[in-house]
Amino acid sequence: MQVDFIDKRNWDQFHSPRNVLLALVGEVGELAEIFQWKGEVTEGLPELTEKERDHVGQEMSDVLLYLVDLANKCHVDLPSAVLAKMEQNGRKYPLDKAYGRADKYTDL
Ligand SMILES: Nc1ccn([C@H]2C[C@H](O)[C@@H](COP(=O)(O)OP(=O)(O)OP(=O)(O)O)O2)c(=O)n1
Repeated sequence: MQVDFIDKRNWDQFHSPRNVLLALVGEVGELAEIFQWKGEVTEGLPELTEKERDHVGQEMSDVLLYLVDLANKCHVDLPSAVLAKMEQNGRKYPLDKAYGRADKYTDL
């Protein structure tokens, strides 16, 4: 879908890995900006307005779209990489050591 969007606009020439990474970081910044100076917010974001919550979804979408684009440009199979990473996380943070603790695995 994103590949088709880019192809139809003849934008592939601009979407080098570096450029897409910079675009991704920019969108993460835009997402962070919504939370900026607000103080702590809780699950479901009841402290934000409806418009702000909608904006959060939009910026998250931009981040995801650029991340998927970046994975393609880097020839990373993202679904496989995510599954492998989750397995690695499970090994680094075994239940018996990590349960109820937020410490880094090196400090468990
Ligand atoms: N060269 C580009 C420009 C845009 N997009 C797509 C990916 C993002 O989903 C979205 C980003 O568009 P904008 O740069 O206009 O950013 P915003 O949508 O965040 O707009 P604004 O900066 O006004 O909030 O469009 C893209 O793939 N390649």
